[in-house]
Amino acid sequence: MSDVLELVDVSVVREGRALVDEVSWSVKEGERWVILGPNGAGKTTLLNIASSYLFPTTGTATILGDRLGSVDVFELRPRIGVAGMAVAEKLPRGQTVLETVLTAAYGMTAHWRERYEAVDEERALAFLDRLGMSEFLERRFGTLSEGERKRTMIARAMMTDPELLLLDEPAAGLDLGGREDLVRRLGRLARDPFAPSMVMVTHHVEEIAPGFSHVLMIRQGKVTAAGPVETELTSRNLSHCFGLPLVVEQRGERWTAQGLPLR
Ligand SMILES: Nc1ncnc2c1ncn2[C@@H]1O[C@H](COP(=O)(O)OP(=O)(O)OP(=O)(O)O)[C@@H](O)[C@H]1O
Repeated sequence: MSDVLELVDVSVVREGRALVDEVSWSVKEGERWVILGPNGAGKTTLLNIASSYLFPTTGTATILGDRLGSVDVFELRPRIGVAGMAVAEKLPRGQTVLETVLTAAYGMTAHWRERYEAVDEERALAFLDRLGMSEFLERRFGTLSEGERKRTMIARAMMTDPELLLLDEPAAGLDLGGREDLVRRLGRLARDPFAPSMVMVTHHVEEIAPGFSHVLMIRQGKVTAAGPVETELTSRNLSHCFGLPLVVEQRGERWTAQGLPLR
């Protein structure tokens, strides 16, 4: 298995502070990673490096075999699917759901062609169907609910047939039903052997879909644990990462975590 992502001693320093502090981490082909950590820990910063939008201050980042700094990022970016708020904010609110997904095939955010290739439209329709968005094809992106927007963004991220899929808090802001629906869909994607390698940022172990294989925990820019979910997603590691006593439990293929009551 080759490395999809390899960070060696990566730091990102802003205003004299290390937002990411000497992180070494590798993602191998086919792995599905969850990044967990408290607010401000550096999760999105890591994802921004993985998507080639942010370069390390020190250390080396190699994405899909190409080292950041010695590769044309415009050739690299179509190979990486990104779904998150930063991308969603760039998309025109007046564009339809179908157009929002289709424009990704051309590496754009806005509609400009009169006609798209039939093959692209078929792909967009198939991804939207898989994400449960078939009934919303002509709806304006800006009128979607949070959950509908998240599902559209994942369909969009899949359009370029990426080798690496990055999801930044895909379940944030969803109600219980919306979260569970998304977790089921992510679980199906995570288990699909033809799906890309995946990295998902989340705040909650409840959002880890079955099929996610690895977890990285980060606190104040430093990795506190990284490895297979079965061995690393422990009460001890989670407590250390979030800075308070937590009990993590596995029920079937899902996870829950609770703080211990105050005495
Ligand atoms: N350009 C910047 N200049 C200075 N500090 C920054 C900059 N960008 C981010 N930060 C800080 O870096 C830290 C890490 O931010 P990051 O967004 O990676 O955290 P996160 O783990 O994704 O947090 P959250 O869970 O709240 O989304 C935060 O304290 C943030 O305020």
